[in-house]
Amino acid sequence: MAQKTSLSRLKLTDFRNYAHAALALDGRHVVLTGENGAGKTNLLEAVSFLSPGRGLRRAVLADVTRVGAPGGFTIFADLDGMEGEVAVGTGIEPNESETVSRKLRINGTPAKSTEEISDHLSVLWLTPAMDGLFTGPSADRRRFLDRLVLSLDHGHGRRAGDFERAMRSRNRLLSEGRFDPAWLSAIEAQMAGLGIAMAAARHEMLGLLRRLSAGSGDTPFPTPVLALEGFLDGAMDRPAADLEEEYLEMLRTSRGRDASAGRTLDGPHRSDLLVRHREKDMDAARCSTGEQKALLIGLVLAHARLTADMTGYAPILLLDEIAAHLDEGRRAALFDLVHGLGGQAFMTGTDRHMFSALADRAQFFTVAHGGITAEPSA
Ligand SMILES: Nc1ncnc2c1ncn2[C@@H]1O[C@H](COP(=O)(O)OP(=O)(O)OP(=O)(O)O)[C@@H](O)[C@H]1O
Repeated sequence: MAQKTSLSRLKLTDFRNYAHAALALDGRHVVLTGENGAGKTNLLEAVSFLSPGRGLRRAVLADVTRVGAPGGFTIFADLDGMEGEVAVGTGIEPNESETVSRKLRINGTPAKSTEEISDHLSVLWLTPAMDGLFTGPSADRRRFLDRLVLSLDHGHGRRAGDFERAMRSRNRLLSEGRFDPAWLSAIEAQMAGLGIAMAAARHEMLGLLRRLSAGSGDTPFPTPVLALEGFLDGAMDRPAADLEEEYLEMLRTSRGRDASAGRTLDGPHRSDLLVRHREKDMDAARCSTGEQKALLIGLVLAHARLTADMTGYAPILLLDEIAAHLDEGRRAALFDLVHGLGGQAFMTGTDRHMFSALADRAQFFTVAHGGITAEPSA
């Protein structure tokens, strides 16, 4: 079984609706209950900042600092991670512009980038905002898939950012009518290298998830069948060098078309993640709301299991309002699956009774008006 990574302490200052808050944790799962608007999701968001990127709300930092605070916010966590016990701090200083990226300190030492946290733990989440994943824009599904990839391939985010920047330069040159062949070729060569690396990493992730779900046993959650469409379809098993050549040629021959379109029409930024419900043999987008939620849970749990298998450490799971749409049997099965992963999960809900099947496997807290109170276990 995978080893556990867990938080033992979380301390917030001027974060969202919390002026000061502290949670002392003992390694069990964490259940946060309270009324709407109490600050439950904010706490999950704070934990999601212990991973690279903008957290589970994809927040703009200016929105994160508590309204009325002098400026800046901090999140401190003590955690037992993949390299042992560490103290992690992240946030922005009061005198810093809120357009800067947030800083990360590990054991007091400034990290070069927030990616360094990935050496210590991985954090995965499922929130109600993801409920429309299968019916919403393809950009949401690409972002979802990229987060899955990022948890196992830490360079993926940087490659995606570099690709985006190179593509913007190409779009600008084309829209300004500057068809300088040497300059365009250099940018396109960069895009080809990065773009094929991104597509290959996504393809590999789908392969891993496919193999995992083929071997998964009985669960009340449906099996998602995953495929990618929209860029080099069916070609990803060919050597990377050939694919780079092919993409480079696509870019070179489509300069005129892309100049008229005002954007690059071929590339990994056009891929879509297709999800089907295996048992029903139905596109996820055509499944019922409840079936879509169950598929999403199945997908996130499969990814958590994959992360645990590949790294040897179970990820921290953030499950926002997870119990609300499940009947009692499915809820209990979900808790057993989550517990079986061997990690620490943070779960929220408005009603504590929804979590009673967790019994003493979890610590319970009530959240109200920006304050947190520990409750006796169920
Ligand atoms: N920067 C901020 N400063 C102060 N308050 C904020 C800030 N950002 C968000 N809030 C407030 O935090 C409150 C709690 O939000 P949160 O999403 O955590 O609630 P919740 O307990 O998850 O509620 P629900 O059950 O409705 O999902 C909201 O009332 C929101 O307006």
